[in-house]
Amino acid sequence: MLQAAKQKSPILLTGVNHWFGIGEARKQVIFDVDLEINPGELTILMGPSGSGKTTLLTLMGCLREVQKGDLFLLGHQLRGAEEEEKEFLRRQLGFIFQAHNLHESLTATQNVLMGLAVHPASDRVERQVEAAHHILSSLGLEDRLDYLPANLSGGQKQRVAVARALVSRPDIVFADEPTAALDKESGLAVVRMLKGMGEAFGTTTLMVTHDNRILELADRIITMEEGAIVSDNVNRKI
Ligand SMILES: Nc1ncnc2c1ncn2[C@@H]1O[C@H](COP(=O)(O)OP(=O)(O)OP(=O)(O)O)[C@@H](O)[C@H]1O
Repeated sequence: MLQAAKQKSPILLTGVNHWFGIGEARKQVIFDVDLEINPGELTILMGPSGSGKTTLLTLMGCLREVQKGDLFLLGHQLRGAEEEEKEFLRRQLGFIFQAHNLHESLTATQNVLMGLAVHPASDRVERQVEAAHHILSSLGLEDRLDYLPANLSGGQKQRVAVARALVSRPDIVFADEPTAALDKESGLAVVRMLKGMGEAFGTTTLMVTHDNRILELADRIITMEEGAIVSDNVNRKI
């Protein structure tokens, strides 16, 4: 807890290594990664398929055991952390993954409200519904608020998932290919929203993407190859 107070960086990795499999099949996929993520920035992780981007993202997002190295998330050491502490941390995170995992029996608005259900500081229901409508509308879904997922296109479902991840204004957003199912305009709307949250609320975003159309919006672009970081650049185009 003392460390939590001292650190300004929302994510800090030192000497992180990761292996999959056991015995003969054991294979190292992350090699000695050192990385410090700055608060409020939109950082993009790029690299060829199999280079370890998703593994690194899930380690940082408390979704995998840290095997070796130090990984501080919001000042908390994840290596050896108790499940209870990780659960507490996950509640301060937003996740956007390609598989949207919407509840099929709930409308777009109700799915977004699920993003608020676990939040301890819940507002009154009306304010929550208002927040859900607002975020869905800013993602171009104002006329789909009461639709069930079955009646939405793939890209619309993905935007509902984005709204659900962001409605609670998490400290950190982890996004894996969030724009893959979207056309250029919707993809840019999602990334602009993340960038806007960084500027307005200090939200930090880590995004894995192959989508060249959104690179110009990044603050920082990190490239991985074979489990290691091979380039790390501040984006000067912004
Ligand atoms: N659950 C798993 N069990 C065993 N090996 C795995 C597992 N998940 C990933 N790997 C392996 O770890 C390496 C890194 O995979 P990872 O999914 O992190 O790469 P990636 O850069 O995200 O790839 P992509 O761009 O294709 O999603 C790959 O060699 C992959 O085959």
